[in-house]
Amino acid sequence: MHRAHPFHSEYAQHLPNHNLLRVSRKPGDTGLRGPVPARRTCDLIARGRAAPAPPPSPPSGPPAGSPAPPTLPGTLPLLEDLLQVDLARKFKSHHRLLNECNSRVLMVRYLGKRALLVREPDDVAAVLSRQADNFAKHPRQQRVKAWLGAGVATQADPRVHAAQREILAPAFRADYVRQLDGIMAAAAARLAAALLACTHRVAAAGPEIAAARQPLPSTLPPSPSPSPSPSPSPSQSPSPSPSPSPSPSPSPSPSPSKSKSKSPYLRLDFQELFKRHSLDVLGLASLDVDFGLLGRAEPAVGAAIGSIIITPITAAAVEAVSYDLIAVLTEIETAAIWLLLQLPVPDELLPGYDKYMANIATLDKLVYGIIRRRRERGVSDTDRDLLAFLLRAQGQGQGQGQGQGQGGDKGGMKDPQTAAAAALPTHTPRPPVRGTGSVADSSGRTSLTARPGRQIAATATAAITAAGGGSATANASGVAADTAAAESVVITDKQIRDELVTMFFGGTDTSALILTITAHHLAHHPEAQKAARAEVLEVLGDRPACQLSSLDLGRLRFLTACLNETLRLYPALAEITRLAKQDEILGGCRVARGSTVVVSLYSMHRHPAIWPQPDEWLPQRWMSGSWRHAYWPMGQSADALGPRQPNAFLPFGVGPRGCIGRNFSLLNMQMTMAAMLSQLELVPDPDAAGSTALDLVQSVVLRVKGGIWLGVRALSRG
Ligand code: HEM
Repeated sequence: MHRAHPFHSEYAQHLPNHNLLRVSRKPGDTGLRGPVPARRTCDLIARGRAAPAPPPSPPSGPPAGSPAPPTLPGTLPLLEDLLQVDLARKFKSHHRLLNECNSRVLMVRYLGKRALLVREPDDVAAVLSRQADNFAKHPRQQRVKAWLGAGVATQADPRVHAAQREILAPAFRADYVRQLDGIMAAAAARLAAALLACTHRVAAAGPEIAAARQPLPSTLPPSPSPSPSPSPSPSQSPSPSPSPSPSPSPSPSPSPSKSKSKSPYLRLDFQELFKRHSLDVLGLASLDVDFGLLGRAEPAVGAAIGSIIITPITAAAVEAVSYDLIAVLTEIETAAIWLLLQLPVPDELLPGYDKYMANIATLDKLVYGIIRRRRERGVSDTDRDLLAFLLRAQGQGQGQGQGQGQGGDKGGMKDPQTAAAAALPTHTPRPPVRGTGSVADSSGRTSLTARPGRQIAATATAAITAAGGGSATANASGVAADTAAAESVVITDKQIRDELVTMFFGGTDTSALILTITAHHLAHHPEAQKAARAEVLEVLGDRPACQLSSLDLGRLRFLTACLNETLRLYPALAEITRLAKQDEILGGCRVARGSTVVVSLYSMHRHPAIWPQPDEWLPQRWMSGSWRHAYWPMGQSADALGPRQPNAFLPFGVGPRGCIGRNFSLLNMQMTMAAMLSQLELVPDPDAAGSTALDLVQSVVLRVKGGIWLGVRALSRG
């Protein structure tokens, strides 16, 4: 019986592994519309046979006879396949085209650009993992360098990437992340308590609140004091200011009849709520700062209720800022989409570019301020946040930590071996480290003076070798510029900034999307919500949610199944783009060097030949064997609904660039949902017209257009 954790990507391997079902078609029918020239038809696909797995070490060129990938017929001049896709929802169009064409891979062409769509588990594994060295991170990421810099997610040089990853990875290891459970449980309990307090205020205010409903402003006024009273009264709430820009969601019209007939509820855009919560958690657990962003979330129940008031958690509050960090990040991402489109237009002429740069300057100021203050506070060997980790690696935190009995040189300069070893907490085995000298760097973009950084040579990464005489110099990005001679990562303040901003981006919208959509489905499937809650309450016993520990999470099987099912249907990174570094074979077709390859996780997760009822949210498909338990006795189980092929579930990617924050985000999502379910009931938006469809659009990460509005109310016991 399979005992793997249900979140493991490998889990799918252990589910009933029936033979791959293939969509039936007539012999010779490629599924492509219109006549397809024979030379364009993927021969193996046309005959309905699985293509052989690509060889482990591909030849330098495609073997003679490998066909070119199939393309769509009827292409228009210039526009080519452009009219076949919805640009805002490309991931959906690609999935539809792959289904319609019934081919294993498909080449789409827009305005002279070519992209090979890939979704078969074997091809996905080849691109992301098995032959990862032959598929580079797509250079389009360079276009957003001002934002993400040379953080681990955008680093194109595989050797520098490996070194960066090696420095960061221990902070994201499962055993290390598990120790953040107290922080995450406290943050989750804080969220639930804040919502509960709001629902009580709604109940106290009575039905008249319906008349005062207001939309959520896109940019909110600064939150009140960072240390609000634990039991706020309505008079403490700041009066909501009018929205300075159009609301992201339609304003609900008051419906007094509904508010009279139902018990009071709080109506919220959960996407916005969970975005704020996810960034708060990241701040608390990774930076030891409390952004207090929930304090700015405004429930759409009217002036009488005000913003969600939060109680502070024991972490340094960020100094008062006059802007809303979430709005700043959202605006950066919105402008970045234009840059990532790779249009042949100078950056400055793209929409929102000036604002993009101004917002990046604001973000930089905040992040450098956090780094500076953290250094001033000192970093001890036992501090577990990511920032402490990076500062220890830089070799500067130690000097500050003297007062805490950790030793360290007065000037913050250490020999590199000590500096790198110091990055690891004391209980972790210390890897051997080779130093290559120190390089000073200053980003020049902030008033901060960057202190001398350290080059921490990769420790166990064979790819990073001492380049004889190749002296790496730090460029503006803080990473060794000479990639050929790159032998080390320079841990400068700029590099720390880049890694932190990368985490802000990678760790917020992704987790928020999964939490939001899971809440949506639980609200619309009351029986599933009941089952998940019963499980949570049994695991908690008489403990409050803030005492949930990582040890409890293995018992939250149904809740985990719900999150898994959301991760399957809505992988936050719906598509992953790579560039073929050499001629390759994928899906039995030849792929020329320099081709763009788009791995569609979205399409693999909804592959009709792999997943029964592929578009349905059915958490029970994750409950096989011993996982089936009393809370969900009804319906079909994994035996009927599980995947028909192994490795078809990869929401966090796989291989050397797979998600580094997976353990972090899983812990956070489980803690958050458990705390919410233990005290609150989720109900469909009582003001919605009854439609449950989610309009997902492709930002950098998927997002639901207009947000997800749901009702929430205090759980009535008994
Ligand atoms: C539900 C939550 C999440 C999902 C679905 C998700 C998904 C992914 C995927 C698919 C990749 C691979 C991208 C590629 O191959 O190019 C990735 C990479 C990454 N993720 Fe996540 N992620 C999540 C949460 C997080 C969190 C919480 C963090 C940070 C705290 C994070 C940080 C990163 C970073 C830094 C990378 C780049 C890794 C590298 O290139 O080495 N992610 N994520």
